[in-house]
Amino acid sequence: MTHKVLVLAGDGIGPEIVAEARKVLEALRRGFGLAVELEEGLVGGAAIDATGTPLPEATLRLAREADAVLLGAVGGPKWDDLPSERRPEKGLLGLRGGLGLFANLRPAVLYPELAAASTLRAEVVAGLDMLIVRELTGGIYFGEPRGIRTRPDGVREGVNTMVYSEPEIERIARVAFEAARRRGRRVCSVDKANVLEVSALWREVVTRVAADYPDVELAHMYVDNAAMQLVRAPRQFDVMVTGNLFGDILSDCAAMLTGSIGMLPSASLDAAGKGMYEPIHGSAPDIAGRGVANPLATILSVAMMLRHSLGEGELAGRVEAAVREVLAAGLRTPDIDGGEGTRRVGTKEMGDAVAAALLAQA
Ligand SMILES: NC(=O)C1=CN([C@@H]2O[C@H](COP(=O)(O)OP(=O)(O)OC[C@H]3O[C@@H](n4cnc5c(N)ncnc54)[C@H](O)[C@@H]3O)[C@@H](O)[C@H]2O)C=CC1
Ligand SMILES: CC(C)CC(=O)C(=O)O
Ligand SMILES: [Mg+2]
Repeated sequence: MTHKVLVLAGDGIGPEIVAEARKVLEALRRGFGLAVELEEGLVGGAAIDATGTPLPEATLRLAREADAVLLGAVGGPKWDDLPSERRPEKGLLGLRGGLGLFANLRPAVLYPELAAASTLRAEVVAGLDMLIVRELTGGIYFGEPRGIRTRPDGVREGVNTMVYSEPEIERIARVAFEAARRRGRRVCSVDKANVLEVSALWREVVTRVAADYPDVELAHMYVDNAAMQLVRAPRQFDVMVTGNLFGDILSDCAAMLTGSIGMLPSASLDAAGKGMYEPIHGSAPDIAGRGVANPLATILSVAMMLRHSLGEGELAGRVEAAVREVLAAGLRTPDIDGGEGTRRVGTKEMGDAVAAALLAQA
């Protein structure tokens, strides 16, 4: 069966890193007979420029028809002054919401070769292997009411609403507990239940769901403490489950434990396992067009796509092994600069090296 993948390169470094991910898919096709058909679509600023909207109907339709979506990143200064409904980021949110991709898996794994690239001491991050399960289609990014309004006294105010229903909390909690069963059997639920009612309900529901998983240990942590604990002693975490906003922030923080935000992939899944795959970082306008962006987060997102949506777990393992191999060989984009024994490469050279390592396995 031929797998249909929709590729949405997006903006900034998006097209650069996605080009390298495509090389990896091509290597899998040539070396291992992966039957994959790629279709291209527009999202974000690129879609605004071409069609006037960040998420054209055609893109959503192609995404629904595909077996999986591979996305680069969206956004950039060119579109920053647009009203929020027409910004590139709305295209991404529209895809996540429109496809029902409520479960965002963000694994933060330290490759031993990158211990020196982390800003934390090697002994603090050595062996780090945690999974952030972020709720992706609810919470404050989607809640109503929202907007900027003018009060009767003429003062303007900005409003967003953090809202979670019991079913929304329950289904993401189940994803976290199921994932924990396949790993270290520990879940830490992160909230702000000491202040927010939405978090009090979150905590209550997660605790109730935990009763169905007696073999998994549950802990709760306030989000401010979680941010601190992530940099103090990150290996205490196995699976962390949290809402949309907290997960967005904490996963950027966790990324840096692994050496660079350019290393963290993600899978965004619906109830049936259909998914969209993207690096956790953004469009990095500060380095776009310079050929220096790290493509590994996107390449590792391809591995997640193979495993979670395409039923190609063995090939996923091969991609991850190829990434480990190029890191062991000392190749480093500037964000993971490793000093002695390493060689600085650009985006293309890194992608070529991973593709070559894959073909060498064939
Ligand atoms: N999923 C998405 O498409 C996301 C889009 N954005 C958008 O991206 C734009 C830039 O946002 P920022 O806050 O600057 O976040 P960002 O993640 O794009 O960049 C933050 C910093 O990390 C660096 N960086 C990111 N990815 C890298 C990579 N692969 N290799 C090397 N360095 C990398 C950047 O150069 C920058 O210094 C904004 O328009 C924002 O809305 C932000 C986050 C996620
Ligand atoms: C740009 C936002 C819509 C998303 C974001 O920062 C993320 O998903 O990590
Ligand atoms: Mg983010």
